[in-house]
Amino acid sequence: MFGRMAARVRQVLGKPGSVDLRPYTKLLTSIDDRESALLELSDAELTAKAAELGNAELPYERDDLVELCAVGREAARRALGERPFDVQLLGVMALLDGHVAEMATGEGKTLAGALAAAGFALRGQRVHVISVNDYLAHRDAEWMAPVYDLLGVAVARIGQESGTEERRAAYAADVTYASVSELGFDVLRDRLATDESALVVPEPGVALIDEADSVLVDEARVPLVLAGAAEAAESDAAMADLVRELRPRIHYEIDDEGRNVQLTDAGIEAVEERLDGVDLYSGDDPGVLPGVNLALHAHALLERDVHYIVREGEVKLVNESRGRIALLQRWPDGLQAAVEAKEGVAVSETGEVLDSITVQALLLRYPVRCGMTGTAMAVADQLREFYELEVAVIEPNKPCVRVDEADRLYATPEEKEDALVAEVAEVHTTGRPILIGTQDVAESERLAKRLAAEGLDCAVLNAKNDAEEAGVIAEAGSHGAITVSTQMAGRGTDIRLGGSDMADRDRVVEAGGLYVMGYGRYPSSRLDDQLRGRSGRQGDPGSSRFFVSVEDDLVANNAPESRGYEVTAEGEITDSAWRNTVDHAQRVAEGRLLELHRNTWRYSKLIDLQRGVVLEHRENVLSGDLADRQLASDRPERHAELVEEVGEEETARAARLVTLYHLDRGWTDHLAFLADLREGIHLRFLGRRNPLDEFNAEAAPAFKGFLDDARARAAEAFDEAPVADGRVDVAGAGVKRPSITWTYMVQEHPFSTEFETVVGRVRNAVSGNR
Ligand SMILES: Nc1ncnc2c1ncn2[C@@H]1O[C@H](COP(=O)(O)OP(=O)(O)OP(=O)(O)O)[C@@H](O)[C@H]1O
Repeated sequence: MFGRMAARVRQVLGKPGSVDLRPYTKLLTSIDDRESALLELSDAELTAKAAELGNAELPYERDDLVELCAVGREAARRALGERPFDVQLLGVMALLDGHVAEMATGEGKTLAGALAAAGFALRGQRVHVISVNDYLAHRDAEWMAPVYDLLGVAVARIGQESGTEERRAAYAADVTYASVSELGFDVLRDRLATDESALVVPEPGVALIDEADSVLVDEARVPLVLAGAAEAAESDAAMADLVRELRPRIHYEIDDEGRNVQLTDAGIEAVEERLDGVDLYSGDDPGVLPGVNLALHAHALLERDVHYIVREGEVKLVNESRGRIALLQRWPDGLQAAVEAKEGVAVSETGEVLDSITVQALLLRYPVRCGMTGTAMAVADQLREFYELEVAVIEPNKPCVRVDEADRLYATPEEKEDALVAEVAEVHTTGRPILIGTQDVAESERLAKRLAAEGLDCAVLNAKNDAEEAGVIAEAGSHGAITVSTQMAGRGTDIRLGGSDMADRDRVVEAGGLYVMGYGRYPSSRLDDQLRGRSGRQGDPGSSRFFVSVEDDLVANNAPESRGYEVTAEGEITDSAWRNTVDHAQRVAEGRLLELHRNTWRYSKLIDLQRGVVLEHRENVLSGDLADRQLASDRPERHAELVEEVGEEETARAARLVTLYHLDRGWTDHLAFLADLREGIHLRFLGRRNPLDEFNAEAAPAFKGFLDDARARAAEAFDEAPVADGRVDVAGAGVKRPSITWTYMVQEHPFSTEFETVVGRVRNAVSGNR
């Protein structure tokens, strides 16, 4: 009796630490009551009803919120033939209040997000619906377009291939769908604009983030980088040969997580000897130590076919977690050349970092943020700490009946694999579809080969394109299907039982629904849940089970204390204490990731402040006559001379270009200085003082006088600028903007080795200023 009572209280109040849904639930009846009247309206009348909601400001008052949900529901019913469930409307209301709505897989987040986006847009907000990749942005914008149409809201989308005009037009729509990286790269490219009319991204309004935990937490630290071409890098084949001779643990040490590599004393000695007695740390040959570090990083931390592949004589990066190959991406300069030297392929053009922005900083630009995901509660604290977001847990439309079985635990990876393959073989005979989640691409491929050798054909989601993958995953629920995939975030496609057309549904339901198997636990329970969540959508039957070995990296690195165990003949560990050890290892890994997140954030704070100063100044130069006024005051004679010769307008143009150039040049140099500083601090202070304090102590004074210096250099350039054909020749005054720019994403780790492993993605090289 008491138990049932407690359960009811919990149901009403929702999960502890989550948003109270009662104010929303109360409105559901009123929303239903509006339905019959709205059914009578013509499409045009429905659109007019939506427009009426635009007569007030945010937030929505009770009656307007009821009306918005009712009109939205009717629009979706007409446009898609899908009448939004109550739980979807609860999601809409939570989003409009600026929360992260936790809704399970297959609950229809895309539609809930679209109705919320329309709700914001009707109240005059500019909304960016942010997805994890281009494919989803494209798909969702097209899919939801008829709903937006009926609501009188203009929708557009941006993809990697979009040109400048197309982007500008898409940003002018009420609601714009784009991937987080495209948005970030546009913001970065705008920072190079030399004319106001070249700007593309408008003032940020509302960010509605799909897969919110992936974007806001997993990718938060990832800086999006804009680089520009400088001189071509030199191939350092000799250095690559040198480090090839070094032995792990004797000459260098790799940290537990494979993020850093460092020479040991024996390594330093060996390198110095090979380089004819150079003293690596004396500072006499400043280029040598970074060269060795880069070559060693390329040699010891970056593994061919895991981090990159070599195809057609080129090194191509692989996004580790998602297993995609990127088209035109590269490591930060230096490291790319080092990997190319390691592989003996031609060295490509190098570049310098012009500016960067972390995903977190990008999203914090938006005054209003909200999002949706299947797995938010596990990171509720981080969402609050970093983004001031609360989680609203929305129960599923139909209760989830998936059975999550206890892990099967083995001594060695070989025994784990044997057991998993045996289980696949057995279950496959029943026709039950199987989805296997792996840690990375290499693992997927190895496993697929093994399965094929056993006569078990499977589809592998790897380095193909997102659209193709969506097609494959959509069929993962077919009778007898076996699908192998890396992490599930961003796959974004519903797995329907019996295939995408559900033709075979009954047979698959009979067999037990989708069976999800994990080939090892992920570094966070949230990633495990994302995989499990692929099964059991909308009340479907299904189950999940993870296969774990105590030698898996997760366990070995995070719970290293060894303890005895007993195994069965198949190598299975049945000791329940070991199960706790696996959970413990995962919690330790989660804690480490959080610390890394915090650390990166603290570290980037000062740089962000400095960047803010530069950008504000830049904005004033770009949109006003600040540069002209400054030069008229710093070089009155030269200024008057030029006005006389080429006129006021042309003089002002030249002043602007010269000033912007020196601001940007100064910032690029400052960023390079900060990168060096960070590296230097890592080497000098490792383990002795707090590197963050040390970094801040040196980075702050280095920025002092930044704007004055840029102004002084601009004045000098102004002096020297030649005049030709009635125009000031700014190039003649040394203004040389990068002829080519490109963008990429890096996984950064402050105070580690010079460059971190890149989880880069494809980005287009853009010529000229844009
Ligand atoms: N109210 C509804 N009635 C019927 N079908 C619906 C409704 N809402 C959504 N759907 C369907 O449910 C499926 C899943 O929707 P959607 O892909 O948006 O789910 P999701 O919550 O985003 O899941 P994921 O976690 O996989 O991204 C789609 O095929 C969609 O057409």
